[in-house]
Amino acid sequence: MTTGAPVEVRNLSRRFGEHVVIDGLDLHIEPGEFVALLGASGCGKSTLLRILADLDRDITGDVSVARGRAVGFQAPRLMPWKRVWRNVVLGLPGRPDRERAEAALAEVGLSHRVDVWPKVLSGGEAQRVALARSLVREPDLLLLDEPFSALDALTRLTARGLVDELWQRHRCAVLLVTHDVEEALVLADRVLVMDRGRIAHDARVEIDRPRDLADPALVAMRTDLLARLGVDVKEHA
Ligand SMILES: Nc1ncnc2c1ncn2[C@@H]1O[C@H](COP(=O)(O)OP(=O)(O)OP(=O)(O)O)[C@@H](O)[C@H]1O
Repeated sequence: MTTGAPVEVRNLSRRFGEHVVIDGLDLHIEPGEFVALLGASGCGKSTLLRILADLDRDITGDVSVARGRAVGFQAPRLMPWKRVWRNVVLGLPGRPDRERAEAALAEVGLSHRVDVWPKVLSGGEAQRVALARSLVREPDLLLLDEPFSALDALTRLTARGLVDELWQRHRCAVLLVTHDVEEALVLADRVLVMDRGRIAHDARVEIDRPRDLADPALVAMRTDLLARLGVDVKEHA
């Protein structure tokens, strides 16, 4: 199936034995669109991302994904025996291009970390190196599986701001899996909720950026999304 959209999924199913995790799921993502995916733990978000990343082909249904895609996971997975800049261009065809790595590292604010070993990086820095590694591939689609979840609250806010900034500049399509409703509402054009193996809810966030979480329209969306996720909103007010 070729449609030109970064993601076009129809009637996708994935089961593990008797356990049907994805059950006739449809998903369309436009070029340059930022989509956040929420859902209860174990509902199949990571499974969907792995399928879109072509790491899992044991499926039924139609899946079409942009050829230029990059994947960022919760753990950055840097090679400890390669310096930071070599990690950034690892796997690209041709000779390792230091200049390209330096440019990508500058974009994520890590010009001073070009030559260090991954082990000296903080968690937030490692995550930014992983982001640089994704960007250097100039992807049409960036798949992010809870990239900020292991970071402390402050670093998380900085990383979130950086993703926002990079997305505004590069305008690749993004599918971000997150547990954080506010993160989804600050960053995304559309927020999806996955339930029982499908996209159960698809909400467009028609609010200008940068977004203020105190904006009444965002507060209302937050309340609605939390309710859909089964969270008691009064307890989280
Ligand atoms: N390789 C596997 N073998 C068997 N079951 C699996 C496998 N991978 C995932 N599952 C099951 O599929 C379901 C969905 O898992 P998945 O990791 O996609 O959920 P998730 O929504 O990403 O969860 P979380 O938010 O907790 O990360 C779970 O019940 C999980 O146990």
